[in-house]
Amino acid sequence: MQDSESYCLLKAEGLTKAYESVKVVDAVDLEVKGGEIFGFLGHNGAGKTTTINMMVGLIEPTSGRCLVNGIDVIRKPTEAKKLIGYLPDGVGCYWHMTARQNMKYLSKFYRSREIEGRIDELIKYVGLEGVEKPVGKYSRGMKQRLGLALALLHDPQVLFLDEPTNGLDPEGVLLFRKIIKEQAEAGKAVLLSSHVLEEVRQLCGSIGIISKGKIIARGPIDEVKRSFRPDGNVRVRVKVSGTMPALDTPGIISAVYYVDGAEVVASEDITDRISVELINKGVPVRQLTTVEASLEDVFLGTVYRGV
Ligand SMILES: Nc1ncnc2c1ncn2[C@@H]1O[C@H](COP(=O)(O)OP(=O)(O)OP(=O)(O)O)[C@@H](O)[C@H]1O
Repeated sequence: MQDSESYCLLKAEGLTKAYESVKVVDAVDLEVKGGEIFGFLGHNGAGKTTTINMMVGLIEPTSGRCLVNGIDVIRKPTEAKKLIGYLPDGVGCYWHMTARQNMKYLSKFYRSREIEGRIDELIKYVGLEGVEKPVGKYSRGMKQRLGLALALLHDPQVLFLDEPTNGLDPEGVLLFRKIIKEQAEAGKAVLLSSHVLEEVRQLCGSIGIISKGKIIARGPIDEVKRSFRPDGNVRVRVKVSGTMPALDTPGIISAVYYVDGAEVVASEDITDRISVELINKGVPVRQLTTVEASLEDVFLGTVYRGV
């Protein structure tokens, strides 16, 4: 058997959806391994929910396909759905029933005593213990907690979470983040759609940014940040002991000097050359680093400036 931690449990290949010949999702490729939390980012209307709905088999793609643990979600929907847990943006369930009744009802579809036996444990896990009123009387955050319990009911290998912490109180946010981490640690592949960049930073190893239906940046967060150069230039931060001299290093486009340092904009990574120049000038270097973009820079720069 293959080790789920290194195995690609979720794979989208060329997923495309067109409505009346307008492509709202265009050739999306994604891969999420077991144990990985993948952040799926994009502005409102970028195509996240449509992509997720294709990946979970709720919408048929115009072209392309999605595989969960190698199973095509459209060709083998029943098999695929056993492996998929989905917390949508807006939980659907029976409002006149309690959380337990909703979960019991859903568990019947899996025809498994083991799944039914998980209900109380899951109610406690998502913080709904002791809540016996019908779901119609729930707050938004409580519905969200139930939605997560329903998504986890059959202990799926692949989890799709669309804005999971939306509407939760701070305690609920922390609980959800803990649960998401635990699910990944248990070897599951998690696709997390979120507008909360701090949450993405805390939870995700890799991200994909979608804009106008296309993936415009993808990969491990650090790599995406490192390779992000909105104007094609590199920023270098220098600190020295003593007084910072003016730099003659080739490649410098502009520099702002202060007493013991400088912020340099260069056409390429010139940290080695600056180091040599400062050594030659007899100035001890305290810090010499390229300045990495923040996740906010990357998101705003790619999505809104079309980089
Ligand atoms: N059934 C449909 N018919 C026509 N256009 C649609 C349909 N469903 C979605 N769209 C369009 O597809 C685009 C992507 O929508 P989608 O809901 O996937 O975006 P999103 O990234 O999830 O946005 P948000 O962050 O606001 O939830 C939007 O322009 C939307 O209007």
